Amino acid sequence: MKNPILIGFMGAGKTTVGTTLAKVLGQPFYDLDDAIEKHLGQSIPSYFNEKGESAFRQVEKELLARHLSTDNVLATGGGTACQVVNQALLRADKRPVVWLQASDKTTLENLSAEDWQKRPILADKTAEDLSKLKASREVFYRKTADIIVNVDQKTPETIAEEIIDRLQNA
Ligand SMILES: Nc1ncnc2c1ncn2[C@@H]1O[C@H](COP(=O)(O)OP(=O)(O)O)[C@@H](O)[C@H]1O
Ligand SMILES: O=C(O)C1=C[C@@H](OP(=O)(O)O)[C@@H](O)[C@H](O)C1
Ligand SMILES: [Mg+2]
Repeated sequence: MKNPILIGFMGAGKTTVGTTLAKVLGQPFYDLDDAIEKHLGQSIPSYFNEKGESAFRQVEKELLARHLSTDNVLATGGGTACQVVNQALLRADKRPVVWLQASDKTTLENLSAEDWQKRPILADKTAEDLSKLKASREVFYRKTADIIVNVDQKTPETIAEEIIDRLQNA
């Protein structure tokens, strides 16, 4: 089984589940957002504030492209798979792409006030805005994913086991 790439909306648990999954598999874990922050030497909100979203997307694309030939468990950011150029990169990778699909309710429950603040895309957004943005992005996730795993009312451990089961039986 090849190590998967996790995609999906903010708060679905890509970072959390990816960490658990890598531990269970005994494989290295790479979180694209962590790599971006290390590369920039600053937090994502601070970079967004200074340079804006399109500069962030450029760095995101470069680090994704640089990382793709490795074999880690990879967690992307919520917007990564929604950029056409990144979709092509993800589809060309040999790793299976797994969409962690969460309901609006789960997404809102998962995102604490602190989580909300760490995500500049959500600044000044209401729950209704989030729901609309999420719906508009789902078409990209569906197009990019090899498999879809629903995360509602499941622990990270259960989700990790389900991903392994699904990939082993794919
Ligand atoms: N299955 C889960 N059950 C409960 N809380 C979760 C679950 N997955 C993620 N969380 C919580 O939701 C928040 C966002 O998780 P995170 O892994 O950062 O999501 P993403 O990387 O998809 O944006 C974190 O506070 C995390 O602890
Ligand atoms: O959805 C987005 O556009 C973003 C999601 C974030 O990652 P998470 O999905 O891990 O929160 C991070 O990449 C950045 O704040 C932009
Ligand atoms: Mg994350």
